[in-house]
Amino acid sequence: MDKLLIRGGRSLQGQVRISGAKNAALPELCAALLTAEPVTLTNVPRLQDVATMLTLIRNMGVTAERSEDGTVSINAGALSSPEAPYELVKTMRASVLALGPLLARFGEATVSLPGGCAIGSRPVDQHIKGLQAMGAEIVVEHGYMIAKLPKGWTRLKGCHITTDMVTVTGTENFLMAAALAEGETILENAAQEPEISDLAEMLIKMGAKIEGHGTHRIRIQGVDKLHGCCHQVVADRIETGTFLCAVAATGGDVLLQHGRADHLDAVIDKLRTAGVTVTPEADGIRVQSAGPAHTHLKAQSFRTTEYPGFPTDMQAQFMVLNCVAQGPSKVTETIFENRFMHVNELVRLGAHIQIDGKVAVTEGVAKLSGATVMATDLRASASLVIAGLVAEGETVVDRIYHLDRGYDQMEAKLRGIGADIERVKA
Ligand SMILES: CC(=O)N[C@H]1[C@@H](OP(=O)(O)OP(=O)(O)OC[C@H]2O[C@@H](n3ccc(=O)[nH]c3=O)[C@H](O)[C@@H]2O)O[C@H](CO)[C@@H](O)[C@@H]1O
Ligand SMILES: C=C(OP(=O)(O)O)C(=O)O
Repeated sequence: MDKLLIRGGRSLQGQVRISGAKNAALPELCAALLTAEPVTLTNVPRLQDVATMLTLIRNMGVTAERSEDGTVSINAGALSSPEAPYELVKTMRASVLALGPLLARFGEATVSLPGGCAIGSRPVDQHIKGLQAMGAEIVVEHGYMIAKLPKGWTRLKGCHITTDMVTVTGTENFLMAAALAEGETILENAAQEPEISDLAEMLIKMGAKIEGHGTHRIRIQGVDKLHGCCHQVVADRIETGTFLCAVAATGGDVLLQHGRADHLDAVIDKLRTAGVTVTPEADGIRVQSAGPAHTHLKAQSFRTTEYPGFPTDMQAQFMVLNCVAQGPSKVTETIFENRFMHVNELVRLGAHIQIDGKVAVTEGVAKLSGATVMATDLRASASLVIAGLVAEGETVVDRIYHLDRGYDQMEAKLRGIGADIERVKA
């Protein structure tokens, strides 16, 4: 297993190019299953989840080629099997996104229930309930969701879907299924994340009729057929936010090229209140922090909620900043029931954090000291990297396969702006 070796204490200076969003690229690769015509995605990030998704769709008989510049060309003209086997989906929950498109275009799908996830139980009951409301017959057997259209049906039927809670991939599955369904679908309580809007924009280029994306109520008028398109994956707001927190914590002056400030209002607002200078520029965001966080930044309390609230995927990274800023803060995690696994590792580096249920209370310290720590999930890994950049001495972050799942060459990007960080190959 690869590790990261970080020697902390350097400020960060220069420019970083923000990659395409993992959470947009994954549903968009699945959206290519909705048409027999070629689809080209550009700005696709180079990360493990994308590689897994490419393997998954190739295994269905789809042609998918990726080039060095981040372009992926997909042709789902012929499909040998509408199946997502456990072996291929166990490391990536987003594989559930194959269910809606396969069912909508081929009338059947067999998709493994995603494997267990460290951050919470993450059931997929809402996905199943919504697709059943569109007429799909779905049974869960031997760890698989086996879905098909009722006898005599050629398409799903549009309907009104109100989910019990706001679900990002659930909304994406319904959007893709409804695009090819018969009649109108209305999604109430829809997720509003920028990745949903990006997927909707791609589907509209493919000929889908969608209104209201980016709001809680999305209206989709199903069409008979979708065609090919070329679509650029939106910038990754979580990668952007991770670099914002890294620069804020270490001190420095960095331009995050292609970063979208308009997708990060809640995080940027907290950073500014803490004392960080964040300036939207023509094609990116500039972040300036006058020195190590403890010298001038104030810790900030926040509560994770659905977009446009503070993203759960930024909770761990901002918590590190709180750990090394001045004063107390209270972080409340409302989306996932087990998303504080970075806390014990941060404590091993010298952070002062106490957990009480959904709340983590931190008291800023002047310094962290390097140690060997273990990554437990994707954003926990990112938080440990930021902590390592701040800590005195050497930090080794183990089990970084979690990080590789969702960050495009993180250590190379950090090295490019002055961090002392290297990958130690297993
Ligand atoms: C690939 C992708 O885009 N992943 C993101 C997506 O995950 P994902 O789409 O899996 O997360 P959801 O928005 O669905 O989950 C929100 C909450 O609803 C619950 N729930 C969800 C569906 C369901 O059928 N039943 C159910 O109970 C979940 O357990 C969780 O507590 O949104 C999360 C919340 O912003 C992010 O952290 C993930 O990075
Ligand atoms: C939880 C995340 O991703 P996933 O839904 O793919 O597990 C994440 O991106 O932080």
